[in-house]
Amino acid sequence: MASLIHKDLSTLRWDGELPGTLNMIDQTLLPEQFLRIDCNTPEETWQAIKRLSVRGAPAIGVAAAYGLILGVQHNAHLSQNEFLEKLNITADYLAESRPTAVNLFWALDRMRQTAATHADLETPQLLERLLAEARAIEQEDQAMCIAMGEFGQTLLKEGQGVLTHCNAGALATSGSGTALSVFYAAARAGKKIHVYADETRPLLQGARLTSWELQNNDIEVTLICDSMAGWVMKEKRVQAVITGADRVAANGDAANKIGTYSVSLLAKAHGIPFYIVAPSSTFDFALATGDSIPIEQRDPTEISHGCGKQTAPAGVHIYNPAFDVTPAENITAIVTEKGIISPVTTENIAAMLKG
Ligand SMILES: CSC[C@H]1O[C@H](OP(=O)(O)O)[C@H](O)[C@@H]1O
Repeated sequence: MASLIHKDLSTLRWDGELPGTLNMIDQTLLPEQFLRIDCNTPEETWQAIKRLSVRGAPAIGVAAAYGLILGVQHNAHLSQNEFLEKLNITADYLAESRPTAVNLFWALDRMRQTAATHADLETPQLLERLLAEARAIEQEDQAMCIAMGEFGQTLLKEGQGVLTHCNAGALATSGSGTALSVFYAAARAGKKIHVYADETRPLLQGARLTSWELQNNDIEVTLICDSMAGWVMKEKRVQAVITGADRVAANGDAANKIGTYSVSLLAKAHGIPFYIVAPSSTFDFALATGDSIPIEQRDPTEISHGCGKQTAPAGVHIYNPAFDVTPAENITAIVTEKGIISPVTTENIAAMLKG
């Protein structure tokens, strides 16, 4: 299967050795313009995450790990204590970019832990070790994407219609995606799947990114308005729903793009299985349930001035949560890189991921 994305053009990558550059596709410009940009500082990385040039929980984590390297790669002359202080200040800064995707904090904490574990190294060697850890986070993400795709495709049958919400594809990871990786794996297995992509207001990740990504990877896709999800289920066009996630609590409650919760209720009402695909790096075992997942509130102009055109009166009150939380009882199964969790319970999640 010829692929434009995860074969030839990675969503993000570290260019060079040390010093290096974080290079990424600027997803705010897709699908009209394909442009790669360089981030040379943690500040540029912070901005790229905030404005969704790079987006999607796993991709945000990988970007933050490399953004941390950008922040300390010119400080190898510092003493170990000064270097570690600069590292932690930079990690604290990057952690402020977006609050919901736990991969951001997971990746930064893993880098902090690596520094603490190797504090015996001279600073130049410690810097090299940190770059190796960021590369490991990226490579593990790529491997997890493939594994999730292979497990997930066993849930699909030839000829099915599957609805997805937002973009949980190669553009949301450093590999082939989470939810969309299932479609790529199904295609490799010879299964023809037709994807119904919700446009996903207000930032239209489904319209701008998922339909573009699937088109470029030879997967049949039909774009629909978010409000059409129930009707395509009623018309029996859809036999399953697959989405990604930004944070999964210990009991399986899952935060994902706003609108996912509604889709899960529609799926339940139509007796359609609702699957979430998420790597272990998206699980937050510190949270017992989804009630504690922080929900990002974004700029109201994303709603009133979507795509640059004013579509609401000046001064109208606007509520713009970027995510919602789907309760575990609405989720048929969670596909991880270690296997499929069903039923979705605290015990089954722990057995799969902590066992
Ligand atoms: C594989 S994580 C993808 C996940 O991230 C998206 O949010 P955003 O575009 O705001 O980063 C959305 O929730 C996707 O399901």
